[in-house]
Amino acid sequence: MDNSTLIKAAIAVTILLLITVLVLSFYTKKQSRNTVLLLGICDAGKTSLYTLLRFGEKRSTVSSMKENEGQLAISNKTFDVVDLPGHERVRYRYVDFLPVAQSIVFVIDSTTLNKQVRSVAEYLYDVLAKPQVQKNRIPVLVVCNKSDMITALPTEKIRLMLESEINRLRSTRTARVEQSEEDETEVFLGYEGEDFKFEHVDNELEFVSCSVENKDIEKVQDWIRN
Ligand SMILES: Nc1nc2c(ncn2[C@@H]2O[C@H](COP(=O)(O)OP(=O)(O)OP(=O)(O)O)[C@@H](O)[C@H]2O)c(=O)[nH]1
Ligand SMILES: [Mg+2]
Repeated sequence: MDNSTLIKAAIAVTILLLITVLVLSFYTKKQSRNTVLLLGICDAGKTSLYTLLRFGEKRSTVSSMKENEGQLAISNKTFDVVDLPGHERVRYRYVDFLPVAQSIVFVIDSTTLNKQVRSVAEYLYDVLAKPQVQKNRIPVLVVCNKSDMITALPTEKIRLMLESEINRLRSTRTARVEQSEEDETEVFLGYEGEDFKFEHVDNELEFVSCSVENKDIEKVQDWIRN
């Protein structure tokens, strides 16, 4: 074989390799970000919402210790959906699913937020400040569930309560981050020197109310679909 044949063969092999890599990366990218994560503390209504989204019906639930996974069809589009348990010992395992997360639906019980604002804010803070959530600009929908109850707080009030709680948490958490800066585990949320506001977060972030009990989840379905 002369030199020019060798060069031609090398070029052909390189081009083939490049095409394979491109096709594979396109395919895996498309495949890998198709999952909607349902997060939130215990009793928020994640499994109830998951069941209603997937099967169009309400079923009685027990507190989850393991995630539920399945497919969801909303007007001709299919999504993978994962309902993660809210128990405090396992709720942070959601990070394992971030590589495949297309969006995050963060569920809150609007009737108990007065008592639980600290744990809800801690969890939401953790999610929003994750470098992977920030880098990939994963959209987050905060769902204020149980709006059928007379004791449910209005969405705007919930937003303000969480803003001020996250603001409080931020000062303590930032101090902790500065101690261990080399392994960046969380990003600073919002603007330095300014009170925290959800609008300071770069991700698409929205609040809606819903009631799984009354099968009133249209806003959630619309958001997931778009
Ligand atoms: N009134 C009312 N109750 C609801 C609603 N959605 C869920 N619930 C009730 O809230 C309780 C908790 O619901 P789950 O779906 O099991 O809560 P979860 O978020 O999956 O809780 P964990 O699995 O412990 O993390 C159940 O008794 C549900 O029937 C709602 O829209 N309105
Ligand atoms: Mg559950």
